[in-house]
Amino acid sequence: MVLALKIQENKAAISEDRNLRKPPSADGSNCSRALRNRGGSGPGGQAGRRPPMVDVPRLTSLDALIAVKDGRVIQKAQAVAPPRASARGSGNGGARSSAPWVGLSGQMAEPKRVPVTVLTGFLGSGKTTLLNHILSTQHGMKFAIIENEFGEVGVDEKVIKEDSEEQVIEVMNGCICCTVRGDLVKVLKKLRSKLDTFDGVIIETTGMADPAPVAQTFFVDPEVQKIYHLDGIVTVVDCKHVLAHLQEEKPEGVENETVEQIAFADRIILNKTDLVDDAALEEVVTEVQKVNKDAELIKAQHSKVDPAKLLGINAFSLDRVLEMDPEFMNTDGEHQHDNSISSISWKFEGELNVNKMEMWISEMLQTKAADMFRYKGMLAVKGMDTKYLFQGVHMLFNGGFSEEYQWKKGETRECRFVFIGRNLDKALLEQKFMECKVTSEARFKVGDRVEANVPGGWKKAKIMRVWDEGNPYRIQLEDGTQVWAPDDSDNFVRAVKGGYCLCGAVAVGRQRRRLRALPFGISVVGTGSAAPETVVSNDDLAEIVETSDEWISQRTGIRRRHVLAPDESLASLSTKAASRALEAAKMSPEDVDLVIHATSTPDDLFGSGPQVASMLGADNAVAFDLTAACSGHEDKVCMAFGIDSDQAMYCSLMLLPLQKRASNIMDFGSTVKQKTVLEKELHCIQGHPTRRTSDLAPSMGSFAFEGHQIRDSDTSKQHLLHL
Ligand SMILES: Nc1nc2c(ncn2[C@@H]2O[C@H](COP(=O)(O)OP(=O)(O)OP(=O)(O)O)[C@@H](O)[C@H]2O)c(=O)[nH]1
Repeated sequence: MVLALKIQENKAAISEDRNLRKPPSADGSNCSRALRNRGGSGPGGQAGRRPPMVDVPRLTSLDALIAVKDGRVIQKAQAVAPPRASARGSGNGGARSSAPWVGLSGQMAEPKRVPVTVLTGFLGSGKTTLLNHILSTQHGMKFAIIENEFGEVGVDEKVIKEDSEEQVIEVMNGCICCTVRGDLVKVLKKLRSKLDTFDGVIIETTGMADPAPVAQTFFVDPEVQKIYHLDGIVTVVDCKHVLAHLQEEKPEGVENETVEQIAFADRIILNKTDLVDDAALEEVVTEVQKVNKDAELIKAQHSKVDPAKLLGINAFSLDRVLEMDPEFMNTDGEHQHDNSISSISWKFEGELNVNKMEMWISEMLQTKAADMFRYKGMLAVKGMDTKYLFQGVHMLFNGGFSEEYQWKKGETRECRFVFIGRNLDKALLEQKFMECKVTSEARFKVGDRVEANVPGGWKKAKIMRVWDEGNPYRIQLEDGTQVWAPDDSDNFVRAVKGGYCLCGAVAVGRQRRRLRALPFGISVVGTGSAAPETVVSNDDLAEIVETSDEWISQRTGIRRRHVLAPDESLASLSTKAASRALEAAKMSPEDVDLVIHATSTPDDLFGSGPQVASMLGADNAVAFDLTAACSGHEDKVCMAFGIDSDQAMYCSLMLLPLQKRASNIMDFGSTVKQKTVLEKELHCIQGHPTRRTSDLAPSMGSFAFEGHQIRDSDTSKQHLLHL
């Protein structure tokens, strides 16, 4: 019963205060108490130590609203305003530790409570840049940083200068003004145990945050209020984009964050003045002052502002805020964000190709820049020890490797990325982002001959380095020029259309079927064949020897045979077939890398491969013979692919002249009857102007092959063995 009554009292106090429109001005009494409290560690106070926290209830109009301890109202509403500016500047405490912020502005602030600065401003305006500037400025102070990001994955926490590790950094993901506002109180309380280790707290809000609820936190929670005081709200404005955001029409009941951020500011940094001309800057000043005429405006580039102008200024004025927003203290008040604006973020362990990502972003911005409020990432780029920081605001984006951000030994390389914008297509963005991840080995290795797509068309080149300066390849053109390939794709670098020339043996029936089942990545791109024009039929033979077409064909199936002319050879026939295969593949002989001439009937004992290569004009090719009777064909295919797979990379054309049956001599020489035929045929041949058995005239078949990325040599070989 008693408790209920007390609560009612408290509620009454709240409603009483809600009716307040403008609390009376400060009477100064609090200020003098504040100065007294600092006495022990004022000028001449002990350096390096914070003054002891004196638990003296300090009542403001707001204290009175919530001053309930252990369920007991200890103060009813009193219209006592917080200390005003008049209380400031009454002397420097001397030593840095004598009072928070002293040493920055030279002004005295609240002695026993830790000052808090809320750093706000729309997405991409330059808040983190400012924070880093503050942290890297020599002022001898230490801060607890509360970093708040919209999405689940944060980037800013990674961007805060690494040399500022002595700072206490707390990260809150979610919107600080709504979803994680309760967490802010928890974080602030948690920091209590470390109060001695820092001189102030800086809260960087998300660019979508309304600073009012954040500021409210310092007046509605008694414990927080006892430890901290809100020193000021600093709003960073992006001069390039602020007008568009100020003028944006929002749906009914939805607040315009940019307006809120400017309205509640105690200091407004007009940042990015380098991106606007004088007239535009003038317009920005006019429009900003329409929203907030009280806050001091500071023009800046890259947020370079003297920290003394921003910290320890004791500038937050509850009077002004309540005058502007009588509902400021209404903790039940809901504010509504624009639901069409959302955030999407990812992180993955691994590395990406940053060129690919930049190309994708550039392309996307052609149509979506207006809706892309903010995108940023901290990326592990393949082949780089330095972290890559990527930043974008609408159409403007940049990124680079910074010596400041190194991957430390043992640190997990990961990529994190955030998009904030209107009507985001989350699935598409994620898909595109993930496509930038490097998931496979480079297709080429150092020394491989390739073709590079450079201005002027495809040029012959050689791989000099793999994953060099964040690029898949460094390539040297034939004229000595070196270029980088931004992506490991056929759009930029492809295999030389060179390959193997395989000559000889038989490719009929079963073997042809097997050829269709070539290993992954290899395809026949051209075939060619050739046969001597001179034809000797069985009837022709019958005129020379005692035989007949019926007799021969019944026993051998042969009705006619092609015979080489005196000026022809196996090599010339192979060359003819090979040229036709190249023609079909639209390749030139210089593109051929290797000629394997496989036949059991070479022009001479030592083979004709080099001769074929020479006659073909395959001047870049190595050539040799592979002689294994009629199975030479299979061997040469295996050999070619085997070489290929051993090299782990193959992207070229393979030219494969195949010899049809050289004659039936070898195939049918074992039976008596056939021996008779053989003898007759031999006799016939011997009577023919050509002199050698090889002149029996094979017809030639040629296949041109093109292959890509045969990596797994075992698998390739298995395939090949089945050929
Ligand atoms: N041209 C130019 N670029 C700036 C300036 N200040 C900051 N930037 C760039 O603007 C981008 C955004 O800066 P941040 O400091 O990350 O902005 P932010 O307000 O922290 O962004 P959010 O955390 O997403 O809200 C970065 O690429 C900065 O380098 C400036 O004065 N001029």
